[in-house]
Amino acid sequence: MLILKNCTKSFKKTKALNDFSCEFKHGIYGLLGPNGSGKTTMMRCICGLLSPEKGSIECDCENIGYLPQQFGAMKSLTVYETMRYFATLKKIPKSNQDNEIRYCIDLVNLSDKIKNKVGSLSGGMVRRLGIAQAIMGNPEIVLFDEPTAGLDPEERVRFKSLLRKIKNDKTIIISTHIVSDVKSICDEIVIINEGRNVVQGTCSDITSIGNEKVFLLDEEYENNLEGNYYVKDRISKDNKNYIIVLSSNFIEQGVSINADIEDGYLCALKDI
Ligand SMILES: Nc1ncnc2c1ncn2[C@@H]1O[C@H](COP(=O)(O)OP(=O)(O)OP(=O)(O)O)[C@@H](O)[C@H]1O
Repeated sequence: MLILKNCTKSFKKTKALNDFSCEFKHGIYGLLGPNGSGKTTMMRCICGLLSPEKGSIECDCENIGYLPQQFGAMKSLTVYETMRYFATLKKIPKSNQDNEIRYCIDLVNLSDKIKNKVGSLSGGMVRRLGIAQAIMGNPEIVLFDEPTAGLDPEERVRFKSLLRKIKNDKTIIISTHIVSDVKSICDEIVIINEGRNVVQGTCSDITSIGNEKVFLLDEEYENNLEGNYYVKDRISKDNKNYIIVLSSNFIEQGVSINADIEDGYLCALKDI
């Protein structure tokens, strides 16, 4: 169990976290929010790299695994040596280190690179090495800051199955602004904006925020739109231009379409 209560963390005048509260049980949580909304700051506070000036963080576990947004490893070390370094930092007993390292490296599909220098790896491979060090030692809480950034489609799928394999009895938090990344893997989603917890719920809870608020509309009616609305997309079909609009008002000239999770997320963010 991990509980953040009324946490505020400021950098000069910027409140990166602003009275943020959230409760995480076991399961996979997607932390969704736009750039600069406070996701990284929240993760850094949970693992103790930053201290909130107000509020508290309660956690009943000893081990936290963390993949930072910018995972840097020494280029001159091999994959195995890097993992050995992290295993020592994590105080994994020497006798278990080799097994742990090989197990985690295999989970991220880097076994054939185990003797290669980090400097010779591609960006996506370094990311996977970062994921491997985060899960090593079987931590009860794992924080992944944009884990799928730079991963090819096959490796994104592999990451999802890795999550399913390791999720038992863990709290896993995945920060991202890619909505499609979270919908198939997360038990619950937390939407953060300007350092605040906007809403928390299952994927269907979040999707339902957009219900009856999504319309396909001929672009020529755009100037007539009133109230709180947001043009989510522009599409062309049969030489005509259309917009997809999220609107709290019913749009008579438009065709109502089913909301997906991204619509719900945008409605929550834009207060539609
Ligand atoms: N070390 C720092 N010094 C000054 N300002 C910071 C620092 N770290 C974060 N901030 C500011 O705090 C706010 C939240 O930043 P944070 O990195 O937590 O957002 P984020 O949601 O992770 O963004 P992104 O999706 O772009 O990674 C931003 O306005 C950012 O500029």
